[in-house]
Amino acid sequence: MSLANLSQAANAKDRVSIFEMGARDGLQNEVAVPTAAKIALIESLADAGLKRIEAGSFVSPKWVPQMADSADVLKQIQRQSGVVYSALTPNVKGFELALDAKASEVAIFGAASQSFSQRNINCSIEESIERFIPLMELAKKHNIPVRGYVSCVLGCPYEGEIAVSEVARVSEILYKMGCYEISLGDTIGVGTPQKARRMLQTVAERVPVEKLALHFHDTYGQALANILACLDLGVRVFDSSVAGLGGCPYAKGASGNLATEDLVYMLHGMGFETGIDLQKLALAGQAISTQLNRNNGSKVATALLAKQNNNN
Ligand SMILES: CC(C)(COP(=O)([O-])OP(=O)([O-])OC[C@H]1O[C@@H](n2cnc3c(N)ncnc32)[C@H](O)[C@@H]1OP(=O)([O-])[O-])[C@@H](O)C(=O)NCCC(=O)NCCSC(=O)C[C@@](C)(O)CC(=O)[O-]
Repeated sequence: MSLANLSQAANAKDRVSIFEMGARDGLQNEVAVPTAAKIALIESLADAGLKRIEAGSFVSPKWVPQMADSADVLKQIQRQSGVVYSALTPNVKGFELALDAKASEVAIFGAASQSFSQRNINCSIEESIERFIPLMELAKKHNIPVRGYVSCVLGCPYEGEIAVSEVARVSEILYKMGCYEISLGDTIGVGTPQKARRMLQTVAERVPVEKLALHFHDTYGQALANILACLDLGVRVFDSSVAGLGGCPYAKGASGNLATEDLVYMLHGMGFETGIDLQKLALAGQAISTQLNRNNGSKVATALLAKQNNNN
């Protein structure tokens, strides 16, 4: 991106929408997090101004035991009006459980890599699409919005490079099936800015850019740079995870999503509006990091909280 484009993006004064992943993508890799701690996290994220929160997933408890209490989480949280509480659903069984738990919306998750699809949801890309069809029909019947994820858009832990044409193909299929938004996942965080930009441009030829979101894991520390490189293409929805929590159980070694605090700090610095109170968000991230006995993965939160401690 040229400097002129960058300043254009910075002057846009657009509102950016952040989809908070901490309670799902973040905690799906952590063992034995008490249900009460998940609920406290979600409630504190909503208090900090997040309007889109992925609260859990209805997947096989044998595959991902960490998410087995998602129904309890969704049923027990104090909901705020105007906040969407979402859940992952790989099949009809998951959708029915999400419906019963009153998820505001659900997400189906596919991949641009056959090997990842097989390892993550135990079927090929084509079989996954077949499984999604009845789920989409049920969602339509119940008026539940469905988001779509495509994993491995910038690389696969099993296959390495993935063709961007395949990313675009799968994205278009999910969009045409009725997903209101497609989230493009750099599952293992290997992307770099030009590659991310090229991938987004290619997908945007088949799915309108305003229907696309970016979901970048920060394994190689490139996520913010990748987002910056994509902003002037018009994308305005980003997935991130408070305190940089997380990873995927089927992408060993991959770290969490980009920390929400770091994303918000950059966007506010560029003049974008997010509706998020950064101070409250940093405290929410610190609370769950303390609960998990791990270092806070957000540089911004670490700096803000250290400054605050020094001032006290
Ligand atoms: C998809 C399946 C279920 C297929 O798993 P399967 O074994 O092929 O499914 P099955 O239909 O043969 O069922 C096997 C057992 O699972 C049960 N089952 C079946 N479905 C459900 C369900 N929905 N909820 C609860 N239980 C379920 C079913 O009832 C049965 O139970 P049993 O008879 O053995 O007692 C399995 O592979 C699975 O659960 N995978 C989970 C994968 C996962 O959660 N991965 C992490 C999330 S994806 C991600 O992190 C990437 C993302 C989205 O963030 C974007 C990015 O970063 O790239």
